[in-house]
Amino acid sequence: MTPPLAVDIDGTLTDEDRAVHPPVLPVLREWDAPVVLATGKALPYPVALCEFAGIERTVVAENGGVAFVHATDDLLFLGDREAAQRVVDEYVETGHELGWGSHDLINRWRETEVAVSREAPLEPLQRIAADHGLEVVDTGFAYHVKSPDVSKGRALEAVAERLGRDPGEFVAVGDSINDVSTFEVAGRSFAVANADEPAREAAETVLDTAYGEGFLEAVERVR
Ligand SMILES: O=C(O)COP(=O)(O)O
Ligand SMILES: [Mg+2]
Repeated sequence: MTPPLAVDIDGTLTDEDRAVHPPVLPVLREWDAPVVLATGKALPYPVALCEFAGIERTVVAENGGVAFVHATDDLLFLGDREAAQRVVDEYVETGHELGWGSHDLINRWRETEVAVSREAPLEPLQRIAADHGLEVVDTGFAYHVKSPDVSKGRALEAVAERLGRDPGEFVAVGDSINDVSTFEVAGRSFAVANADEPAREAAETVLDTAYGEGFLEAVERVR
């Protein structure tokens, strides 16, 4: 039987230049079991990707802070932005910038965490986050200020329950530290070849191929 998928977006369904790897689209569309896109990005991004890929909008966004389940029409909030906002306000007050320019489209639709550019200094952000009981996760694409209780894996458990599935039925594919929690709850886990060290260590299998081609390799292995 075809297993349900929990798939990261950036670095896993994309190419090196961050554009979606076109051959993944028909694979997602024709997959004969639930597909959950699980990303660090704000909710509109995976929702739009589902729309344009022609699949059900079942997604985990903001590293598990928000989730939507198409089949049950459930919108879940598993994190809360206020604490993360206090951290970045203090970061800005002490002279730093989030680094997204004058129109911050990265955080505009973010509801439970705040993202900071990787060009901004990390150490003061980590220090302020720790003072507020939060953490900073470096996905390789951005620094995410979030609650340590929020994760893609925990959100996947909530989504799986609503889909009437066990999280252990899922096959997870990802590329970075924010996918480790997904790997821990899924039954099988694959890190694409471009994955960072924490993802490689947590995954059951490290794939031979990178980026979107790595995702295609993973689905070939479980089909
Ligand atoms: O937004 C990020 O920093 C990473 O996004 P991803 O979880 O889809 O890889
Ligand atoms: Mg990723």
